[in-house]
Amino acid sequence: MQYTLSSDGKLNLTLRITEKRGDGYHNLVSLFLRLPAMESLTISTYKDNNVREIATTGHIVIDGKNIVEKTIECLESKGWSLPGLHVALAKQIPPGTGLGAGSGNAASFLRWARLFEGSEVTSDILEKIGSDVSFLYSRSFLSLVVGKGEKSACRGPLPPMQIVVAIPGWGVSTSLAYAGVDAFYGVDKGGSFPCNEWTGLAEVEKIYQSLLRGENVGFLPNDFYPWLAEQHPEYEAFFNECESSNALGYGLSGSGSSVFALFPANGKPVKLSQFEKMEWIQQILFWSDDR
Ligand SMILES: C[C@@](CO)(OP(=O)(O)O)[C@H](O)COP(=O)(O)OP(=O)(O)OC[C@H]1O[C@@H](n2ccc(N)nc2=O)[C@H](O)[C@@H]1O
Ligand SMILES: Nc1ncnc2c1ncn2[C@@H]1O[C@H](COP(=O)(O)OP(=O)(O)O)[C@@H](O)[C@H]1O
Repeated sequence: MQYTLSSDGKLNLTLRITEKRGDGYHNLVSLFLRLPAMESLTISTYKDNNVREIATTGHIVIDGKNIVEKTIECLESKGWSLPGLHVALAKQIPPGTGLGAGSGNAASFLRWARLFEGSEVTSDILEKIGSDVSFLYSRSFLSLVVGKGEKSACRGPLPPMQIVVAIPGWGVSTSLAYAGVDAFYGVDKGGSFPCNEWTGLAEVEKIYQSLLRGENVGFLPNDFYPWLAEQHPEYEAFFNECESSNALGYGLSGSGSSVFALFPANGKPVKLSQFEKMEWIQQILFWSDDR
């Protein structure tokens, strides 16, 4: 039997790193927005459970263990008995873009596995696979996420928006980015990140309320940005263009490398050709939420 499912991604509309934890992970305060159906998965089941293949279609190659393979191994270590499987991932988004495409592939596979087996996916499984998997596995469209990514509270929807995501030619490794910001803010030498959990929560609430009212919020805070901007001054031109096109808000997603801009759905149509002159942009994703 063959099953075809869509696989979502995410934007971090805001992202504050509030502290480095004893286990090396970082606590965050981040407003996550779902990017629906960015990629898709085709799962074929076989009676012979020796069949186990994860393949990607298209030009994107995943180095190292595929997160879907990690997900299958995690489920099996928890006693799930899955059938023979061939999983074809129609990848559209390169890794290292801060859009959580890989985490979305894992979440999508878990949704299928839950229904196939009729078993619940527990929070320890989600956390073991990756910090962003919990949000992507949830049903939420918009969530305030804290902890290392595992604690999320659903927030009511924002007014309809047009969302533009620009993917540059470079990628950013998440673990190198966390090491980079630790050094940038000097957190291993007594320094600290710009916000603690309380100031981060107050800030995100203010931004959320402004977006709810349809007000322009300009550049959205992301603690990875000052570190990444030193290596990629190209981002500034994108943000200047967003500001002059009257975007509601714009910023960097996750640890990079993608940048995004939000425009009101009922405003002037976004002129995508304005981004053509930025040759460092390799791919533009666009969603128009016309509810
Ligand atoms: C930065 C964020 C923001 O949403 O997203 P991306 O930019 O990667 O999409 C996340 O925190 C990325 O989460 P995710 O991509 O799932 O990372 P994981 O696989 O759990 O962890 C990869 C590595 O990142 C570091 N890590 C991850 C999450 C976290 N809260 N603190 C960390 O320090 C750890 O060094 C870990 O070994
Ligand atoms: N199916 C997959 N799709 C994308 N990345 C994957 C996948 N499997 C494993 N990875 C690894 O996960 C990391 C990127 O994960 P992803 O959730 O897409 O994050 P990002 O938001 O940083 O692009 C990369 O190190 C990549 O090699």
